[in-house]
Amino acid sequence: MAAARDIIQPLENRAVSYSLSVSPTTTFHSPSAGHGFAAGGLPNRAVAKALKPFNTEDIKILLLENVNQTGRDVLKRQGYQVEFLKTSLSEDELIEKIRDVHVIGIRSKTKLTEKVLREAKNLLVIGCFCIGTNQVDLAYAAKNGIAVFNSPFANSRSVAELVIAEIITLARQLGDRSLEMHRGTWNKVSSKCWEIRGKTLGIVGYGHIGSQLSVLADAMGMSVIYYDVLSLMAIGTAKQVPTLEALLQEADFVTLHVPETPETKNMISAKQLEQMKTGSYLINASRGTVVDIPALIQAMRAGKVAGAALDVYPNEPAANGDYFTSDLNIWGEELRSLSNIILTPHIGGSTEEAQRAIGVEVSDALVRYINQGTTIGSVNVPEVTLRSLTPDEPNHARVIYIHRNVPGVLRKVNEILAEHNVDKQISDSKGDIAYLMADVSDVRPDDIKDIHDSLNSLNSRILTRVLY
Ligand SMILES: NC(=O)C1=CN([C@@H]2O[C@H](COP(=O)(O)OP(=O)(O)OC[C@H]3O[C@@H](n4cnc5c(N)ncnc54)[C@H](O)[C@@H]3O)[C@@H](O)[C@H]2O)C=CC1
Ligand SMILES: O=C(O)CCC(=O)C(=O)O
Repeated sequence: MAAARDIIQPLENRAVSYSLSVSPTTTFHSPSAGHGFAAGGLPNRAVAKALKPFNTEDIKILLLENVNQTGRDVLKRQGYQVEFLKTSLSEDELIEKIRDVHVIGIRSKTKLTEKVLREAKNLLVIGCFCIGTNQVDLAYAAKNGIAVFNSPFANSRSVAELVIAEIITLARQLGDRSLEMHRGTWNKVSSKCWEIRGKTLGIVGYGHIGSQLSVLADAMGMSVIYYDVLSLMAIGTAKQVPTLEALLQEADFVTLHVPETPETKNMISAKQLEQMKTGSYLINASRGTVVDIPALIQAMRAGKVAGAALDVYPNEPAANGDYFTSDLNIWGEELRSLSNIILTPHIGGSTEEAQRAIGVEVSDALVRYINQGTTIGSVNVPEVTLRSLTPDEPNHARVIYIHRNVPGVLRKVNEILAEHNVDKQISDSKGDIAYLMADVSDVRPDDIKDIHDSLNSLNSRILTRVLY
């Protein structure tokens, strides 16, 4: 709790030092259009009042891992201070840098563990410019009032298209033929090269990517079966199978699209590889921990698995360069020596289309959260929004109170707000965390500090923000 208190202090100290008469500065712009809504979820035709008890240039943002220019532009247009790095950072470097910032933007490589987040005394919000959020300790972040946003499906199509390319590439041994030609070797063979038409694709995890892939594979004449822990509607002629084993026994190509969880760790290991058809293929573009790679190497050596495509690895380098060696993953050399294996550097979602869309989507969510307090799309705190205040509502304040989900809090909050006119209020909870927003009218500058300090003194408090 002490950490949460510290997190907001610098921002809020500045907040209460600005007078209500300071109108939004010319540096404020609504988030870039494209989704049809202005900040706070109002249709574009209505003008949302820019809430911000701070100079936008006080907000410090650290963007790692080469976040797309579109995302940087959205944030810079707000006047925020944006520091941009192409790579991820080592844990020590990250701890040093994160102390100072209000917002951090990452992709899949930066690990925001409890150890790192403990140092993030000013951090309000994390943007994952990707789908996966396994690299962030979501529970610790929520407990400390740090909201996390991601982009749930902007790169799904890119991953699905890569997998289609890999299915054909493996079936025709294209990787090997191409390498041979690069070395000057002409090797025209048809043995163990196949059409994919009529073959069975087994999709493990039928979510955004799995189901998109299902449509593409169906259109190419493949039979699609899938296994998922949820009972999900089949698309086209696809069929859900009851167990992973059933899928492995029937599929010619097995492709993995599950998140990284304790349950999916080594989901494909020696036993599962043994259950696969002899001469079948394995594709993993989910997370590196899902496949036991030494077991895969064995299965390929034994001829059980005829080919594999891997886009993700248990250890991935923080930057581009000659780092994919046995120093990084002990089996690196052995893996590289296998035939008919496609190794790609975690590029499933790396297309211009996906990265541009993700940049805008996540940055917009960050701007809405910073400037308006709305949490729609957050993966770790309750999703809450209120209709935006408009410029013809002067002397209004928006109260945001993130608190522990314990009995009696609303009564105490409403006692504090009771002296004012509460125009609208919403509250929701997720596990131990609750998020309350209220728009209060007829607020004088002194009231803002009072409201803030009174809420801050409640035992249940995780983080208080008052925007006006
Ligand atoms: N290689 C790359 O560049 C990319 C990799 N990814 C990875 O792909 C994963 C999947 O992405 P989406 O399809 O968007 O996720 P999603 O959340 O839409 O779908 C995941 C599906 O897996 C199922 N699932 C979860 N645990 C399971 C288990 N133990 N057994 C069977 N099914 C299980 C879920 O019920 C869900 O239907 C992401 O979590 C991410 O790790 C995502 C984007 C790009
Ligand atoms: O593009 C990236 O950096 C990560 C892609 C990915 O794995 C994801 O979106 O979960």
